[in-house]
Amino acid sequence: MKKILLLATGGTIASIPAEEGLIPRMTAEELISFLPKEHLRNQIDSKVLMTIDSINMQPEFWVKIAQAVYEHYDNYDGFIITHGTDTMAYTSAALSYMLQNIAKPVVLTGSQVPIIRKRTDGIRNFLDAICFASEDIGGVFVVFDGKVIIGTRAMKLRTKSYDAFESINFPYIAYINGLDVKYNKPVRPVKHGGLKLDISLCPDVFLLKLHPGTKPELFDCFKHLYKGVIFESFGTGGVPFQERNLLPKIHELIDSGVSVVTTTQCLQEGEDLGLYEAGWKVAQKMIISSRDMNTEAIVPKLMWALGQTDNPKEVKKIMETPVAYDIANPKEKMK
Ligand SMILES: NC(=O)C[C@H](N)C(=O)O
Repeated sequence: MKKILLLATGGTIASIPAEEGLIPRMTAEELISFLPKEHLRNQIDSKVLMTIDSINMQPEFWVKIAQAVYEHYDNYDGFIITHGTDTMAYTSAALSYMLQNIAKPVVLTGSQVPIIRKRTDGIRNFLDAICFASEDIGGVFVVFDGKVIIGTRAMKLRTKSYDAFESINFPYIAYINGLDVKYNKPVRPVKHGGLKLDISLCPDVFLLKLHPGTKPELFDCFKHLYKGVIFESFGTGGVPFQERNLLPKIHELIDSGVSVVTTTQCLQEGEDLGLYEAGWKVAQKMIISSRDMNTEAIVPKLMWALGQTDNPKEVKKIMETPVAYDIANPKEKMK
């Protein structure tokens, strides 16, 4: 029998209807009480960490979750975090950076329909999470709608459907059907040395989505407020350099010591700054390229990198080094 710790944080799975709409209110014990007893072959202990709609998630709460896993690490075989779906992918990526070298499964799950409702997906997702949290595998994962996604590659694509999440630019790790786990992509065993908790996040990070017509003057306010700025551009990357020319402002920002990361609004295949003049121009300064990472991973990774160092060169090195499968390893690509 495996020992699993459920860390509850709220979300739709734990919500009940109220006058103003759904509100998370259920305790961890109440959530467990919805599971059919015959499926409970493992010991499941529980703890409520917070009871929030995940729209209210904050970097400080990610730290609280990581600390709870670390604190109970030696006493359990696996961990389940029930979480709202809206920001689950940010949390799974944040935990992937903060829980370095983890040799046990940390599984995030939730639901699109509250567990108290008849047509809930919460019971299935919860049971699948228990199943995967009992595997002999290390890492942070999202388990949802029968699929297992590595923590740095999850993205919520659908607001209401059961299949809310996709794995972006990376294969699903496994599929779950009842108690059957079918692996699709092997996960490397962790290096020796034990779990390392790395929680010094710097939340001074801003994410900007460009659009045709973005005003260059906007960039002036960033250097006083943020240490890191991510801009989501178009296609393979680069910035508008004619008419409303953003290049001088972005270069100014970099010269002032802000770590600037580029990414693309396209979900698949990542950016490639070497392909067009627009990308080449922006890459003439010390810009950080996120290649095929998804935004949900770039944001916490930049907070994590800035938490370790103020030196933009070092931030760039940390950001461009693959961690927990977040970026395609160019060497692996060439094979
Ligand atoms: N399905 C959900 O869980 C959505 C909810 N608003 C949350 O993220 O907490």
